[in-house]
Amino acid sequence: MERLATLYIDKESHKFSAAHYTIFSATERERLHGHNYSVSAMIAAPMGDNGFAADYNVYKRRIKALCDELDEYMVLPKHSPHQSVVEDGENYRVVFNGEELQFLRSDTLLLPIVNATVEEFAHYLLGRMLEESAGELIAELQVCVASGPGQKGCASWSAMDDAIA
Ligand SMILES: Nc1nc2c(c(=O)[nH]1)N=C([C@H](O)[C@H](O)COP(=O)(O)OP(=O)(O)OP(=O)(O)O)CN2
Repeated sequence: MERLATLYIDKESHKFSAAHYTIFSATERERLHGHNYSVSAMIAAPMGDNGFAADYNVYKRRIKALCDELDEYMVLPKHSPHQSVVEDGENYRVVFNGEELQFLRSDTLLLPIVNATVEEFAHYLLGRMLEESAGELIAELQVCVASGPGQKGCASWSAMDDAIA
């Protein structure tokens, strides 16, 4: 029976600072603010006959690179059902509940997410990690994003998901 091992990566350096606001409904959102987000991951992989599951340095590098991509931006969701985002010269023009907000495009990341929440960030980063891990022997992958101590959202994938899909 193949032995599985679970690797946990939760490094102090796996963090990004971002501005955002969470949209709660078509008419309610919080004010613009920021967080120092931290990213952690769990990788379950078969150990093989060498007692070695996967080189966690590979995953450390991937997580750090993704954190660097997101660091020091205003993050806007591209797919929110409650707000529009259009390019307007050097700005993004955002309309939410009849009010207009403008953000410099060079300061802003427009991510393929529905809301700027920890759970949406976790799913986005999980998708990116799965893309980068394509073809590797992984049984499960989980990515968690914390917006501060004691509050995080996680997204998970299992090879079983694909097998039974
Ligand atoms: N399911 C979710 N709920 C909420 C999210 C989220 O991402 N997913 N995010 C927010 C707010 O953006 C965020 O929580 C506001 O900041 P706050 O909680 O006040 O952050 P702090 O680090 O200051 O936490 P304290 O408890 O105040 O120390 C709301 N809901």
